[in-house]
Amino acid sequence: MGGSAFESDWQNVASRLRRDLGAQIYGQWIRSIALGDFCELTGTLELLTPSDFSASWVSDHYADRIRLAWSSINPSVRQLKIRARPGAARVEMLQGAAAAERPLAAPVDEALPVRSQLDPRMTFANFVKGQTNALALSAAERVAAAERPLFNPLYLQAATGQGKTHLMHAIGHAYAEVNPNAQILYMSAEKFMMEFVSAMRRKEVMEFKARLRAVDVLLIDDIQFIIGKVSTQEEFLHTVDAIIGAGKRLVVAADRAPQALDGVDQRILSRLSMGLVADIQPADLELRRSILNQRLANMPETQVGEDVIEFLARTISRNVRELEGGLNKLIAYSQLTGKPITRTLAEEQLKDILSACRRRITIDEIQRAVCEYYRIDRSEMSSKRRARAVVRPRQVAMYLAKVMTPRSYPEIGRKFGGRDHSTVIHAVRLVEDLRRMDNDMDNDVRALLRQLEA
Ligand SMILES: Nc1ncnc2c1ncn2[C@@H]1O[C@H](COP(=O)(O)OP(=O)(O)OP(=O)(O)O)[C@@H](O)[C@H]1O
Repeated sequence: MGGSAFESDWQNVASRLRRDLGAQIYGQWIRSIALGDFCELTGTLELLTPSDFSASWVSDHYADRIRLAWSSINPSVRQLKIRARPGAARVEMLQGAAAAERPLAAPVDEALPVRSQLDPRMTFANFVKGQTNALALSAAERVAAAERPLFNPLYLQAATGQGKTHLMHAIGHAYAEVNPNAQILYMSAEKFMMEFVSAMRRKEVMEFKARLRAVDVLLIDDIQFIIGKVSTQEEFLHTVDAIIGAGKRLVVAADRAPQALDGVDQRILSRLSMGLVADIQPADLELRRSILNQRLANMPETQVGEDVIEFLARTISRNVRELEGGLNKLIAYSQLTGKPITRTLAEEQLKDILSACRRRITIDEIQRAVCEYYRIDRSEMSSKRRARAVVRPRQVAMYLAKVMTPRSYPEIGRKFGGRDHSTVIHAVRLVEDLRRMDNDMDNDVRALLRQLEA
């Protein structure tokens, strides 16, 4: 069935999104979406965006909200497939609100540089400082400051979803505030390549170079993308030299250190390492908590209890994007259904993300925690001693190993001094029974589970 049957529902979904996301985000990312096909069998509706970039941006940032809006307006839509329109211009510049109506394949020299590409939410004011990102934040603030930083370029390094892009956009906003006429260009390395290739095809390489060299601050994201792309690297090297040579500011971000960019020209690596390399470590528990609190402080009408915040901060630990996505999903769900945001709701609605995040706990960690808890020596986990003071903790540890790790009975037995699998089965059953009959035992096991899951 063609997507046209859904046009009027889409109008309703879109107006709800406009209300929830605000006119600017709506204008920038949602308005240009067209409906594609609908598959009745799977309940999958295609949403077509003007470019690959907007497809991935919308998927990362707004897919949950769009899906929830659809499910309340037309429940036959159970899944979305967000992709670029067939034949979409692969050379489209990042579109800002002002640029949204521009032809997709705008010639490079015509394309808008600057501000409109910056996400208005990604400012320094919205970036929460923590131990794991303090150096990167202060380096970014230096780059944005009026006086010339002592280093150039700034190389931001972090795993996915830890705030590299946020800091780059924040630099752009802050620099523009101090220098209202400045030209600031943010682009991914992939976009750099696509535009370069398209400029070559159109024989407009000079214009491409001129546009890049005219900027005051160049922000290039996901630099690892140029690995192995020889001609793009050559052009990138010239750009880096021109920007740095002219005393303009360059910031690049990558998911790994410069030395780990195998397949990138040594000349580029030496330029990139010449400034400051600042890494962002995965957000720790305190930072995760602060980020959630900061987000909620901006939404005074949304009620989320401390226990839910603590639960999200502790369990969604892999990266900030997932953490925010989890919170947004709960808020959107609660707005659409009128249900309050409770821990039970969080457990139900975030099942997938929670199970992906659950830390892999090892038998060694379990043994260590149990020995500390019962104050016995670690060697007792493997010893043959039959005193009750060591037998019971050993059985508790075997039980925890069974419920907290994917290990089989024989594997667990081997970790406990080469015991037979039947000994482990016996221990697991015994602890299960004891938990039901003996409160103290149940409390001990609960305390250990809590401690190990933290
Ligand atoms: N310290 C922080 N304070 C507030 N928000 C943060 C912080 N760190 C990350 N975020 C938010 O987390 C989300 C993901 O961050 P961002 O897009 O900057 O990650 P990234 O490191 O660039 O990831 P990728 O490598 O996948 O592009 C964004 O919405 C960003 O605003």
